[in-house]
Amino acid sequence: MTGTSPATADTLARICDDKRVHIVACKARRPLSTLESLLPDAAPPRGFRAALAARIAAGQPALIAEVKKASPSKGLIRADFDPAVLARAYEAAGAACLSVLTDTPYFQGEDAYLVAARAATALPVLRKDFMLDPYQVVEARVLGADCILLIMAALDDGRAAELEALAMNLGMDVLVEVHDRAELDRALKLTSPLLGINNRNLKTLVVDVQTSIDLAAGVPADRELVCESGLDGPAVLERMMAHGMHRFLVGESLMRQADVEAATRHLLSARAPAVAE
Ligand SMILES: O=C(O)c1ccccc1NCC(=O)[C@H](O)[C@H](O)COP(=O)(O)O
Repeated sequence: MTGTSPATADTLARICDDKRVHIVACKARRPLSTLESLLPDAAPPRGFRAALAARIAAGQPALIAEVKKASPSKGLIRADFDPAVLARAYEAAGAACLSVLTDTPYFQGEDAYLVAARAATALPVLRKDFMLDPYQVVEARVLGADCILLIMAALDDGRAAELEALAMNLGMDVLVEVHDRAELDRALKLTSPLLGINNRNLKTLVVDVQTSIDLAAGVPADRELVCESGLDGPAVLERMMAHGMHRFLVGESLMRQADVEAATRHLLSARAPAVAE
């Protein structure tokens, strides 16, 4: 176990309740029809899955590097926070993709951080937020997102399929996230191959990297696994690679380093162990 937090309340449920209120306010300020009229001017999608696949084909770990200022479990993570500077450091160090938190109340994120990080690099960008409504999917594309996150613990099957189809129709990739076997079974009914296993329980905020190892064993070979959360150095990446995981989503451990570029290079020095003959 790499982190704990008091399990006094269901954090994910709280975040989603507040997000629903936020979405109503966004729709009142800028109706969906207005948002849709902006789609033709959105930057063309950069291939998120393809960027990950290219790193793996080159024999490297494929890193989704997260631009994360704060979190519900840890509070403020990085005080000198400049999304463009951080994104450039990640790109220079060899990250395949970026993840940018856009939720404000819980992560001190901003939509503008996604726009700034994407403009500063050539990397594809995941909009890291709690996607509950088609409005947010259209908004993600208007902002320039190349991929969205669907958290199975926050969605019923019908809504997950609806949001996935909309995102794909808009040219984005979809990272479907699970934390347990029941969510994995539901996720496998969706079509996106990109499947994240979050080592963080979003209800209790407890992190345990064993979660990925346990769940990965039951994932069909046609899914592209992403190991998420609690990854704090090359040794843990190598442990995950030994279990067939080569895509990684990492935030806090990199955000806490003064030299983000050097820390990212060090993380990416991880290599898959040689397979015994
Ligand atoms: O990070 C949190 O505390 C958190 C709380 C509630 C919902 C989601 C949360 N984080 C999202 C993520 O899972 C991570 O930002 C991402 O996987 C990177 O994790 P880490 O490397 O541990 O920062």
